[in-house]
This record gives sequence, structure tokens and C-alpha cells, in this order.
Amino acid sequence: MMFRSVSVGLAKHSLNTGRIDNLFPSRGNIQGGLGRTAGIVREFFIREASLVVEGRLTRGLPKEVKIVEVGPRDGLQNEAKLVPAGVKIDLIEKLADCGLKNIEATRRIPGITYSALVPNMKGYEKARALGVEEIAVFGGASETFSQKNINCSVEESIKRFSEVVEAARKDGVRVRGYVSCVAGCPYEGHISPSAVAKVALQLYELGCYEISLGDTIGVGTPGTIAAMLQEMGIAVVDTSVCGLGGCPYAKGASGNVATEDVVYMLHGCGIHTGVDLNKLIKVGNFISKHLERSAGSKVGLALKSKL
Ligand SMILES: CC(C)(COP(=O)([O-])OP(=O)([O-])OC[C@H]1O[C@@H](n2cnc3c(N)ncnc32)[C@H](O)[C@@H]1OP(=O)([O-])[O-])[C@@H](O)C(=O)NCCC(=O)NCCSC(=O)C[C@@](C)(O)CC(=O)[O-]
Repeated sequence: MMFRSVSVGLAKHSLNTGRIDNLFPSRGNIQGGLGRTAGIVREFFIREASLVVEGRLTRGLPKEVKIVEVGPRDGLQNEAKLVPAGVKIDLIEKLADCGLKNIEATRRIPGITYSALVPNMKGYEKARALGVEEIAVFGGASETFSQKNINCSVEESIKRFSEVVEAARKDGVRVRGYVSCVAGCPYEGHISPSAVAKVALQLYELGCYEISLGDTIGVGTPGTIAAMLQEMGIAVVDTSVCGLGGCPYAKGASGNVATEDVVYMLHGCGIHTGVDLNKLIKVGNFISKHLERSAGSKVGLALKSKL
């Protein structure tokens, strides 16, 4: 079995420039006249660019990555300020216009796959009534988180999902499976890779076409993620515009990795996403303005004044 999707933690940590800097020792090519920070940043980009050209940085990486944009659902679910339906619809349409082809939401535009989160048959019936073509069932690798999030044990959740997946199969609806707390739980702490593998396998065997492994509270490191995954080669990443979101049932959830930052990093590594970064940054500004907060993406902040 190959898990093709990892959300949040792995991407978050691979964006950490400290770690990247440690990997590539300085070649001392800072241009004179630049300030210290600008010099370091410039040096980093020069080094990164030359490594991309040499192929050392990108060897073994996929040519293309599918981004699953979760901003309109996960991103807004924890907002104190009510986001009117009109703003949500605008957000979804603007995200689609950036080239994002997979968006977690319930607004439909031809050619875009919209998915809705479904915990049980009642949720499935509501999603079907809205005409969604894809749903996601969401379980957890931690018993306590499962109880807090969906009010049942992990075992009971799998029973509920089996009914949902069976109904979806009959209706020709695709089902994605989420496993939360794969790198740690806010209530139980360490979660063993075998607990993650067990739930992931159950979801896969039920018929989920893709399993999204969520580091719900953002505690994973390359070390913990590598211990969990036997096969790497991940080419699907869940992200949220502006880094919005976080599960309200996971205390300490630190939000999601920002779509803008992931797209920037992937493009910088020569990996195709089909997403227009400039447009995406504008969408980030649009929703940040509405939520009255500064952009949650580093790239959004850095490039804001240039657009
Ligand atoms: C799952 C339930 C509904 C179980 O809730 P429950 O109380 O165990 O359900 P129940 O079957 O006993 O029913 C109780 C009442 O809820 C109603 N009900 C039952 N089901 C539904 C439904 N689907 N839609 C609307 N209403 C529903 C049902 O009809 C009944 O209403 P009453 O008859 O008493 O008036 C509840 O625990 C719940 O709503 N949990 C919230 C889950 C949630 O939204 N979590 C956040 C998203 S998960 C996340 O963010 C993590 C993720 C996915 O992003 C990945 C990651 O980062 O890790």
C-alpha cells in the first residue's frame, strides 16, 4: 500500500529555512552591499537555484504535486468571526481561478473537484442532496481525539465509515480518508506509527481512494514522519490558503501549512502545481482582510508589496 498524501507537519517542517540552511553549508558567495539578512536570503536562493540546476536538490522528487486546498472548510471552521456565505463563495471561486483543482468545500464549479467532510450517514445524505461528487470520511489514530472530535471510538468510527463508503460506492461518489493526529495527539501525546498504519489500512480497505495523513497539531518532524512512512514519494499535499485553520477539537492545533508557501517551495524546486502564485497571494490578502488579520503565509507577506 502506498499513502499518497501527507498534510501539515511534513510540509511545515520542510519549509523551515533553518533546516534547509543546515543541509547546505555556506559557499561564501554573499554579494557586497547587501544587509546581513538580505545577504543570507540571497545566498540561500543562489545556493538553492544552483542545486536545482545541478539536480541535486530535486533528484527523486515528483514532477508534479496535487494540492488539496482545505481553506474554505478546515481553514474557516475555527474562526471566531462568522464568515458570510457570500465571502466563502467568493473565496472558493477565487481559489478555483488560481488553478486549484481540488478544494474542500460544497460550492460547485465545473472542472473542479469539491469535497465535503462526512462523519456518518446523516452527513452523507446532506452532502448528496447538495450534489457533491467526492466526500471525505475523517478518523483518528488516537482514541481520545476520536471521542472528542466525532464522539465515538476509533473502532465505531470505522463501522460508521463503512456504511458511508458503501453508499458512496453505489452512488459513484469518490471517498477520501483522513487520519488525524498521525504525529502526536493533544490528549495522548505520542501516537505509534502502527496505530496510524492500522486506521489507514482500514480506510484503504473500505475503499478510500486516497489517505490523507494529518499532523493535526503540527508536531511532526522529518524523523517522526519518516518513521511512519515506509514509502515516500508523496505527491499530494493538503494545504490551506494563508495557513488558515486547525481542528477545533484538537487543543493547540497550530493551523495549517499555507498554500502560498507550499506552492512557492514546489515551484522553486521545479515541481509543477498548476497554481498561479500571484493570484493566490491576492486571494490570501482578500480573506485576511475579511478576517482582519495579517497574511498567515511568509511568501504572502514577502511578495505583497510587489503585486
Ligand atoms: C460526528 C457528530 C455529528 C456525532 O455526534 P453525535 O452526538 O455522536 O451524533 P448522534 O448520532 O448521537 O446525533 C446527535 C444529534 O446530532 C445530529 N447529527 C448527527 N450527525 C449529524 C450530521 N452529520 N449533520 C448534522 N447533524 C447531525 C443528530 O441528528 C442528532 O440530532 P437530534 O436528533 O438530537 O436533534 C459530532 O460529534 C460532530 O458534529 N462532530 C464535529 C466534527 C467536526 O466537524 N470536526 C472538525 C473537522 S475534523 C478536522 O478538522 C481534522 C481534519 C479533517 O482537518 C484533519 C486533520 O487536520 O487532522
